[in-house]
Formats: sequence, structure tokens, C-alpha cells
Amino acid sequence: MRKAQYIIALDQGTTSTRSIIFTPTGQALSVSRREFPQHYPKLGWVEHNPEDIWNDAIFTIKTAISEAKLDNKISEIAAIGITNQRETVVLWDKATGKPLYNAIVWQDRRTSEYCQKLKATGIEQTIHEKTGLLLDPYFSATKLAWLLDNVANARARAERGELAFGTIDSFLLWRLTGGKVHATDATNASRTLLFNIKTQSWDPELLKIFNIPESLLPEVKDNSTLFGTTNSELFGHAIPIMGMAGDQQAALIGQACFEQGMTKATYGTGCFMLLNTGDQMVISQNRMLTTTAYRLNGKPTYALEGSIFVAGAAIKWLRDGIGLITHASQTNDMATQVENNHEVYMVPAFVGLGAPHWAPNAKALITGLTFNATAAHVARAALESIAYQTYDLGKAMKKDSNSDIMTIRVDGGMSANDWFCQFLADIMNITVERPSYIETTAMGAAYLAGMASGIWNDLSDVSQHWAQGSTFRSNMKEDERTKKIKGWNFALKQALLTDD
Ligand SMILES: Nc1ncnc2c1ncn2[C@@H]1O[C@H](COP(=O)(O)OP(=O)(O)O)[C@@H](O)[C@H]1O
Ligand SMILES: O=P(O)(O)OC[C@H](O)CO
Repeated sequence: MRKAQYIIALDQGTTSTRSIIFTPTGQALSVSRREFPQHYPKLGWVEHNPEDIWNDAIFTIKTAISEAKLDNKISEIAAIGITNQRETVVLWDKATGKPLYNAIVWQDRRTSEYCQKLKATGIEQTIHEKTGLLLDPYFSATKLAWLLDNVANARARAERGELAFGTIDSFLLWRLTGGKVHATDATNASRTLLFNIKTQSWDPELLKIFNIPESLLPEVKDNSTLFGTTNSELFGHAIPIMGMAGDQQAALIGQACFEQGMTKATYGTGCFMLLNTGDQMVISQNRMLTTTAYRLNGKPTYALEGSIFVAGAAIKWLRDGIGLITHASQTNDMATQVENNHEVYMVPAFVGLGAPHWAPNAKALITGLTFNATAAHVARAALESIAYQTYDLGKAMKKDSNSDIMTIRVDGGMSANDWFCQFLADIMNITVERPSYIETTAMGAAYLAGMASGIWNDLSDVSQHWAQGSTFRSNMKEDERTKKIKGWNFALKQALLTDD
């Protein structure tokens, strides 16, 4: 029998789920991807059906196994690594494994009034110091509180110990292990507002603030360790689950940003920029987040994070919302076609604005329209807006970390857009590095599982697999950059006025 050598990375994102099988040299053997429905039951509400997520996880894993021709060689799969959209909340019945309600997605704003009320009590500073986060509906705690207070009998049942709470990683782990393991990892726990990132444990004071019964919570584990074993009926053979991390932290790992100061930005549905701060827990003075980057052998490494809620989603809106394009990649040529932005700016506050503004009720807008504006200008404005938002994050992080960001490693669907990458380098006046393989989130999950199962030794071993693809260097004159940023700030100010 051949040695177990392959790793399955299960990447459960906001709009799609993919499974990728990796070889010990970090090559992808097969990929299976499925998009799933988004539900918007009310203005500002965003939900997923957890059964869709579960079915797609199983479907993509099985398809990836088949395409890699491993159906009869399941024992050659050494481990599964899970990575996931963070903060999204599932509450389920421990006896049946059935969710009580749809998953409330990280983009959902239904608890913004609750957050405002809590802010008025003056508690935000305490929360910020313990969790590194801010009081915003983005994070899990207020969503979980909403479920407990709005789903019939949920609170009483939670208090009787009948229910389990988890982010998507936990829910998938519970299902994959046949209801045997209720656990999460330190990075996902760090996004709940209930986890103290200094002590690396659930915090009783935070549980009290948000009125969350402790019995609901999963055990918090390191990122690279044995989480459990799949129910053998699922894939015909039990496979150990040996890695787990939130998708943005997994991308940091997949990008091999292991040294202090190394920075990555992932452009998927949103954009999340993380700067590795090593063992320093830098508490931001500029509305950035502090988060656990990874925890290995009990030792946490921290990161500063800037979270932009809408990046690729703005391009998806051009396609699905207003039918301006039929493929996301068209925006590349459209932006190239026009000489400049004609003063057209988009502020993509479709679900409010995240860092550094934290304006949950702000609305998106397009400014500067004249009869000279064309579809290409609007497409270009959408791409530009993501670069300006990244510029704002970079400025804040520079102040917090007291260091210059000279290079950013990019990944995610939108990083395939060359025009965007060049504009990002120009506006930020930095070097943008795109790896040859941009599925770094899945790669990160594979590394975590592979380190625990002995395929790779440690971080320096996995960093050998990072390979440079394209490099984009700044090529814009300072006065042009200044003028564009001024135009962006003007548009941004108008969007912030809508945050009522
Ligand atoms: N060539 C492109 N140019 C601009 N945006 C793109 C391009 N290709 C994909 N996208 C955008 O990237 C997003 C998909 O990226 P992905 O990393 O798969 O997202 P997620 O993991 O959040 O589901 C979509 O929102 C899509 O609009
Ligand atoms: O699914 P993505 O790639 O848009 O990532 C979502 C983030 O984890 C939300 O914090």
C-alpha cells in the first residue's frame, strides 16, 4: 500500500465552496467548485442555507477525489484541511445536527441597532482590548444573540445544553465527524467577539455582555492538529481532519507571510488585508482589527487586519445587479479602453462600509456622472474603488505598525485582473506580488493539515512552495496619485453621509 500523501483542502467561501487535492509538492491535482444561493430576506439581511453548504462540501470533496482518480485509493489521502468564510453563524440541535435557522452571514447588518445600543453603554473599549475587534454587526456575537432571542425556544434550549453554536468550520467539522466533535480553531474563534485573543480562551465577561450561554461554545484548538476523523460512511474510509483556519488567515499562510511585516490582501467577495505582527498584539489606534493570524503548538502569532466588505462583489453586481458585463474578467479590458476615470467614482458601500470607517448603514454610490461617462468608466470606477479602499487600509496600518508597507502579496478571484493589480501598485506606490497559484486560501488549509500529518515539517518547509507569478510596480506620478485620492475622498465623504 502506498503512503498517505495527498491533502484535501475544503474552502467554504461566501459565494462558493471548493475542494482541491494537493500533492506533497504543493501541486493541485484536482479542483471542484460550486456556487450556492445567497438569501436576502430583508434589507440588510444576508443568509445561507447550511444544508447547501454541507451538500456542496460533500459534493466537491467527492468530485475532487474522483477527478484525481483516487476513488479506490482513499487511504492515500493523509488529511483534510478546512478553511471558511469567517464570522458567519450557525446554531444547531446537537441531537439531530439540524440547524434551527439559516446561517447569518458576516455581511448581515440586522444587529446594527443592537450594536449602537451596546456602544452607548461605553463598553466598546473593553471589548476592543480583549478581542481586538470593534462593535460592529460584522462579527458573530450579536448575530448569535439575535438567533437566541428570535428563534422560538432557542434560548431555553441553549440553556438546557441541547444546542451548539459554531462558525462554518465548526458546523462542517460536526457534520463530517458524524456529530462527534464540537470544536473550532483559534483564528475563527478570534472573530466572534467572545474570544479573548490575549488569553486565547472564551472570555466570561464577554459571554455576559452578549448574554451567551457557555454550553453553546466549541472547544478552541490550534490550527494544525488533529480535529477529528470523518465518519467512514461519507467517503468509504475515515480521513483525519488535521487543519482548520478562517479563510483570510489561511490565505496569509498560503502566501507564506510568516515574517513580521509581511502583508497579503485577498480579493474575493470582500478584501481582507492582513499584516503579520509576529508575537506582538498590536491594538490599533486607527480602526483596524487585531486578530490571531495562526496558533501553532499553543503559540499565537498575531496580525493587524483591514476588512473591506465589498471587493469582487462590486464586480458581481455589475454583472448580476445591472447587467453591465457578462463576465467579471471583461472589466480588465473595459478599464484599459478608457484613458482615465473621467472623474467617475464608485463607493461600493453595498453592505455599509468596514475598516476604517465602520459605517454599517452607509449606502453605495456612483459620483461624477456626465453624458461623457460610459459603461467602461463605471467598470473602471468599480475596480478603482477597491484599490482606494486598500490604500486607506495601508495608511492606517502604517500608522499602527510604525512601518512602511512596501510590498503586498495579492490573491483571490479579483487578483486575476492585471489592470486592477497595476492600479493598486500605482495608487499605493508599492510593489504588488501575485503568486503563480492564486488559490492561496486552500493552499493555506492544506499546509496546516499537511504539517500536522507530517507531509511538511514546519512553516519554513511550506514557504519553499510559494512561487512568484507576476509583479506590478508603481508607475504613476505623485501629482496624479494625489489628484485621484482627493477625488476618492470627496466621493467617500458623500457615502459616509448616508450612514444614518
Ligand atoms: N478578472 C476579474 N476581474 C475582477 N473581478 C473578478 C475577476 N474574476 C473574478 N472576480 C471577482 O472575484 C470574486 C470571486 O473571487 P473568489 O476568490 O472566488 O471569492 P469568494 O471566495 O469570496 O467566493 C467575484 O466577486 C468576482 O466578481
Ligand atoms: O469568503 P470570502 O473569501 O469572501 O471571505 C469572507 C471573510 O472571511 C469574512 O470575514
